[in-house]
Amino acid sequence: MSVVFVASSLLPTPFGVFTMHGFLDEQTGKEHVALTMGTVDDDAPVLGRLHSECLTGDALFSMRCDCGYQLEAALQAIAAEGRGVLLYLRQEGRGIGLLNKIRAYALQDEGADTVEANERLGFAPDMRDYAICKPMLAHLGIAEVELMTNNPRKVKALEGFGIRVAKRKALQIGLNPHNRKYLETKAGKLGHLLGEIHQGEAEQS
Ligand SMILES: Nc1nc2c(ncn2[C@@H]2O[C@H](COP(=O)(O)OP(=O)(O)OP(=O)(O)O)[C@@H](O)[C@H]2O)c(=O)[nH]1
Ligand SMILES: [Zn+2]
Repeated sequence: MSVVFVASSLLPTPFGVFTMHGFLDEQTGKEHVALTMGTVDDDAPVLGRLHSECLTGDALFSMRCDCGYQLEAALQAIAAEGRGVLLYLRQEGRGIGLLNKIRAYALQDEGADTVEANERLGFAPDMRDYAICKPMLAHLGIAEVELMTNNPRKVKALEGFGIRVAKRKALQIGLNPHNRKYLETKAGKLGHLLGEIHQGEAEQS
């Protein structure tokens, strides 16, 4: 794994001032980012999130998924604790890239679900490899996290390369009529732990 640290700077946000650490994957040319707040290399479990890039949800306000809502909620949670880490991983479209994600969305517009769409395009449902996180967390001095996710694969992946996951914290937010089917497919076919949110949010709305 050839992910190397390149530079750090401050990153002021509406939620607080983070430190941004830039990394380069020399094999793929992908540029990954970690945002940290507070002291994270002191051996106590760090509130953390692995966030896979979603240009449409994170930057373009898409309601087809829950990514933008989760990104904001994770940064807010870290700011509220005054300590934490968010790895922003350039794994657009669960690893198939933006243009293929648009192709997959086109198939979904015609009725396919998110898994079927990937498969029709010749991809596995989820192509992400979390090994890039290992050198990033090592650089930051983080060995144990409380992970904000509904995705058990992320927990398994971290534990697989020696990062302790002291706790999984559900990150269930942003359910709307446009992403209900997407979230149901994630729960039904990809193993995401989302059951309660659907009930909870449906009852509230
Ligand atoms: N291929 C494909 N990717 C999608 C689709 N909708 C969203 N994505 C991508 O799915 C990924 C979602 O990332 P995350 O929110 O970090 O991961 P997650 O597996 O949902 O897990 P948690 O949010 O941690 O519970 C991003 O890379 C999105 O670009 C889709 O319909 N097809
Ligand atoms: Zn998204």
